[in-house]
Order: sequence, then C-alpha cells, then structure tokens
Amino acid sequence: MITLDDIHLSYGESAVLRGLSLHVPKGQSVAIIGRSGTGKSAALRCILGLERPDQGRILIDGQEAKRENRDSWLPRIGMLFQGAALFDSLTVWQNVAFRLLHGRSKRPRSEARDLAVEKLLRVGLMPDVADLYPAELSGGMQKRVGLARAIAIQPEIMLFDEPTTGLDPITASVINRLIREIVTEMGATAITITHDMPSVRIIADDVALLHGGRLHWSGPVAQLDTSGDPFLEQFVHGRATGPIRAMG
Ligand SMILES: Nc1ncnc2c1ncn2[C@@H]1O[C@H](COP(=O)(O)OP(=O)(O)OP(=O)(O)O)[C@@H](O)[C@H]1O
Repeated sequence: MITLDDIHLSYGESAVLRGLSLHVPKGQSVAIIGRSGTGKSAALRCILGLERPDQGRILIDGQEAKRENRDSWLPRIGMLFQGAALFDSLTVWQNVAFRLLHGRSKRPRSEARDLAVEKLLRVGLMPDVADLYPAELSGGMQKRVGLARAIAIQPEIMLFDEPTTGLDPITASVINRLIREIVTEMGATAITITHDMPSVRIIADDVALLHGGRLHWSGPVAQLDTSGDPFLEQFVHGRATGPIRAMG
C-alpha cells in the first residue's frame, strides 16, 4: 500500500506538485497519466526518496517513507526506469543482479548469477543473453532486462517509468502484457507512469490523472471512456482542444 498525502514540491519559484494525494491499495496496479511537465516523474522521484517534498508525507504500508529510513523501505521497491537505464559496462546478468551483488540484498556471486538467469527466463530471455552487453540487445530486449532487474529482489512494490517509450507498437504490447502478468503473479503493488493509453488499459486496474500538480481524476480503467470528465476525455482521445491547454 502506497499513500501520497498532500505532497508539495517546487523547483525554485516553480510549484510542480501542489497538494498531490493518491492512495494505491496493496496488490493494485495504478497508472499515472497526465500531460508532459505535470509532475508525474517528480511524484515517482518523491516515492523513491530522490526528491524531498516541501510538504506532505509518503506512506508505505502505513509507515512514513523518508530518506532517513530508506533502508527499511527501498529494498521492497523494484523500479523499471525510462529507457531501461542499463549500465553499459556491465553484462546483462550483472545488470539484472545489480542489487544482489551490492548493498543490503547482497548474495554470493554464483547465487546472484543463477537468480539473474532465472529472472531473464521469466521475462523471455534465454541464458545465452546473460553474458552479452546491453549495446548488443534490441530496445525490446533491453526493456526485458530492465524488467528482470526490477523483479530480481522479489519486490512487493513495482514502479514503471514510461515502460514502452521508444518501442514499436507490437513490442510495446508484448512488454505491457509481460508487465501485467508479472505484477499479477507477484501480487505486487504497482505504479506506472505513461502517456500511452494502450499501456494503461493493459497494465492498470486504476488510473490517476494528474493536472496542475494535483490528482484531477481517479477511477477504474473500465471508466476511462465513460467518465464524463472533460480533462480525462481530452487526454484519452489526445485532442489538441479542451480544458487542458496544448501549449504553455
Ligand atoms: N531538477 C529539476 N529542476 C528544475 N525543474 C525541474 C527539475 N525536474 C523537473 N523539473 C520541472 O518540473 C516539471 C515536472 O517535471 P516531471 O519530469 O515530473 O514531468 P512529467 O509529468 O513526468 O513530464 P513527462 O511526461 O514529460 O516526463 C517540469 O516543468 C520540469 O521542467
């Protein structure tokens, strides 16, 4: 369970999050949507403790998640970064096993490699991929590796930042389905940031539309097309005109 409670975050004079509150129940998968610059990534960075909100609290299973106590909650979170964000100088298995080779979840090297190969298989990659370098893989394979890395520590919470950016529609659909399957089978609580409506419909149970640094609308995916909310309708249909200004 993740709760964002009245989060405010500014960069200098610019207020990005202006009282964002969002509750994601345990085992639910929520997609955060909203136009560029509305603070979606900022919200994710707050959850990860990479930004300190000016005001408000983040609760994980009821416990306040602060930078100071991050050792108690960060190991429970798996993250798939935008563009997969793999380390170029490490092999695929070393990328997947990164948190098993360093820090709190550290395991013996051979055990870490075995676990990495197991996770690679789970995302549809054969063991011979393990010793390749990220540059030798297609974009879709890199996303799979990023996903394998995110699940390597068996997280209870999974965060996905634009998981389909840069992929062709067919590969994107395969990755979306894989994410959905894995989140369901792990029983994880998931938050996905995306602009991609097909992604939302596959990955999420619920949708949260951010606008002006706050939660504007939230509800089940099934209500996406019938909400009657003009902001949501404009976003879902990608219309240039409507209450959300296309420019500025
Ligand atoms: N480190 C920073 N310093 C100053 N401004 C920042 C910083 N990071 C983000 N911003 C600003 O905060 C606003 C929100 O950024 P954020 O990346 O959260 O948007 P977003 O909704 O995720 O957008 P996108 O969909 O384009 O990724 C933007 O206007 C951005 O320019």
